[in-house]
Amino acid sequence: MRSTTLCLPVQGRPAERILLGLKKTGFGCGKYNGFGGKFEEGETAAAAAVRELKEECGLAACEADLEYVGELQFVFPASPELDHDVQLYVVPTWQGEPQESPEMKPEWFAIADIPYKQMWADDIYWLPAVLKGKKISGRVIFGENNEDVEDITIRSL
Ligand SMILES: COc1nc(N)nc2c1ncn2[C@H]1C[C@H](O)[C@@H](COP(=O)(O)OP(=O)(O)OP(=O)(O)O)O1
Repeated sequence: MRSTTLCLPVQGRPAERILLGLKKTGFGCGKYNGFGGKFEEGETAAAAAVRELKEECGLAACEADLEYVGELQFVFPASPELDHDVQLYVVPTWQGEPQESPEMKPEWFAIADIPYKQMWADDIYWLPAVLKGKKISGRVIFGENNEDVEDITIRSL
């Protein structure tokens, strides 16, 4: 299973606003999501998260700025080559301003206005808990269309 990261920049604790990006290319194109991607060879999860955050939306964080909030496994029985896990980080501090990149168009959302219908279908099951300060671990099994959630297990750490 390949490994990825997902960074969730927030303002306020508990979070009042979250920076999401509209994915413009590749896996998840057309959905809002946090910022992240695959590890490069020899990279730690935290180093990959810092690099992807900068590449995708221009925010400069250091590893000490990241708060590890858990891990999810995504399983796609109809397309096993898509299986991956994701290391999740909330990012409450950084330097710089959000900037559009070739991959993502960043946009701030109030927590009450998070566009779950335009996001991966799993997000509504775990993101609210993470934004309230919880750490989670979970496994999501997607349906035949690789979009709908067939089964999901989320537990608090
Ligand atoms: C399937 O459900 C998912 N839900 C959520 N919330 N986030 C997901 C899901 N699947 C993947 N992600 C995240 C994990 C990563 O942050 C990105 C995917 O990264 P990508 O495959 O685009 O990796 P990159 O290294 O950026 O890709 P390139 O090969 O284009 O450089 O989405």
